[in-house]
Amino acid sequence: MHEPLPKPIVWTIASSDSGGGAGIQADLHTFAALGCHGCSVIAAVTAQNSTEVVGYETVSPTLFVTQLNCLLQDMSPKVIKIGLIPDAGLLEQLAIWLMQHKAEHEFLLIADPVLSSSSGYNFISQSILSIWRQQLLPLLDLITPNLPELTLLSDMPLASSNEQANQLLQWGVKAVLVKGGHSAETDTVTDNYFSPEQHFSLQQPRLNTLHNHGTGCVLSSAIAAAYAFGYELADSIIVARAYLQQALNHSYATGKGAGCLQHHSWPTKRCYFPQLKLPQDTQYGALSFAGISTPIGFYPVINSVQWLKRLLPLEPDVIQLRLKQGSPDEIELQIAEAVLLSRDYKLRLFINDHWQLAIKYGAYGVHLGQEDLAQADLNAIAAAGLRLGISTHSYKELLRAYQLRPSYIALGHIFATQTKQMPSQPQGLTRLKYYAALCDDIPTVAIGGINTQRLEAVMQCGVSGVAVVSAITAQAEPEQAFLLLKHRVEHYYAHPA
Ligand SMILES: Cc1ncc(COP(=O)(O)OP(=O)(O)O)c(N)n1
Ligand SMILES: Cc1ncsc1CCOP(=O)(O)O
Repeated sequence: MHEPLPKPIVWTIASSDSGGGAGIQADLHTFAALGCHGCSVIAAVTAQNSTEVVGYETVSPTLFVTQLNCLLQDMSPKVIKIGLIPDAGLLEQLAIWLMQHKAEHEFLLIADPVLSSSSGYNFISQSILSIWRQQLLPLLDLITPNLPELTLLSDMPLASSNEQANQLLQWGVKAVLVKGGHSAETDTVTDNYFSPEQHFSLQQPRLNTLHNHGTGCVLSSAIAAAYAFGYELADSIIVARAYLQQALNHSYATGKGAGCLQHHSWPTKRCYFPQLKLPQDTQYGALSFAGISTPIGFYPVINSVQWLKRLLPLEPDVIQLRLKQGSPDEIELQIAEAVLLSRDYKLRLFINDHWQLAIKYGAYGVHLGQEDLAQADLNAIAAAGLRLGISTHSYKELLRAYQLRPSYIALGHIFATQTKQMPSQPQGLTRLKYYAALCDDIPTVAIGGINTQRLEAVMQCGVSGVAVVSAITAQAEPEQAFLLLKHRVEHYYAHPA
């Protein structure tokens, strides 16, 4: 018998909802559905059903801190989510406890500042607001207020939500996700993320359902769960938004009022994922890149025309020329020669980075990384009829690339690679499968650390191409390695497992 994989531990510090749709109950459902082990520290027990909150009582300060200490001794969290704490004394005690333990235990701290219930019950007082502002905000990695909560917390009733979010950042929180559910938008909901480093928006169709009790709890808990699996914060928010949309899409009645969300599992369907809005992408209208005639399949990436000449007799179908050295003149000469050769051999040749030269010499396509994407003229590439491939390393980059509708999307790096210093972590096969599922109408290519042993598992994740560098060029017998890999890839796509 093998040991089951350990589940990441996530805590919720919040209050019980007797109706089961929000609070601690919603948090634990969300953690479990996303594969985490959830622990709970209860601040208060509320008596509520689907139409109203009838009352609540808080736990004693001693029991509150005993829950925290007892868990910390044995079940240290990757992430803590804070929800409704309807008592200034407990809130202050929590701030002091977090200050004592956060640095040593290195957990991420997310708060959903529940200040009133969706049925209209008020949990705030001036002292609660002051503790949020002065003691909790400086400790938080992320806060997820809705628009009324943002206005109350920022104490800037006449300011725009951007200004209000900036106020919270100035008070010390590291990032703010402003939920747009209460805005006047009728067809869509837009959440806005603010941190000193980045700003982006996530937009989704508004699902007009009465059964939306607990949406804030579920969103913040889903962010916590995704982060506990090692996703960066922006990606965790994207996954959480998709989880929420999926849960809202299947929400159900529980009583006479607002019903509950249907917890499911890790979201993989594209329809649940948001549109990513980035300030820098407003320059592009609808782009249209040429498609790829037949699936990419086996995709060698080489770093010279010498390698191209060596591999051409083996009848490659697609190759990428990735030139990282040489003067501008040498690079231009190599690209010009490579394009000529590719025509003779009916090879689909992609040029990495040098998009102007690819256009000038009429290559089959261009491959661009995230930084190159910012510099390149995508309209010019599309107008010249060249195919475009884009590198991605996360959900956020994938959403952005997907919206540009390129000819293919590269997903990497899947395993550790010696070929290139990567700023991000290897994505692994689970993520590859999730990413590939989102691109059901754009071809995908996996890259990074792929070799003959790993090939089959990679293709089983649903990609339509496999790119390799060292599995050919670092082998003692590169031609043999090329032929073996090509044969295996062609065989797999002809007879998928
Ligand atoms: C198929 C494929 N995928 C990813 C890359 C990496 O491209 P990029 O991000 O531009 O990084 P460099 O190759 O420039 O180091 C690729 N070349 N091909
Ligand atoms: C260029 C590049 N981009 C992401 S991983 C990678 C290198 C892949 O090389 P290898 O196949 O040798 O791991």
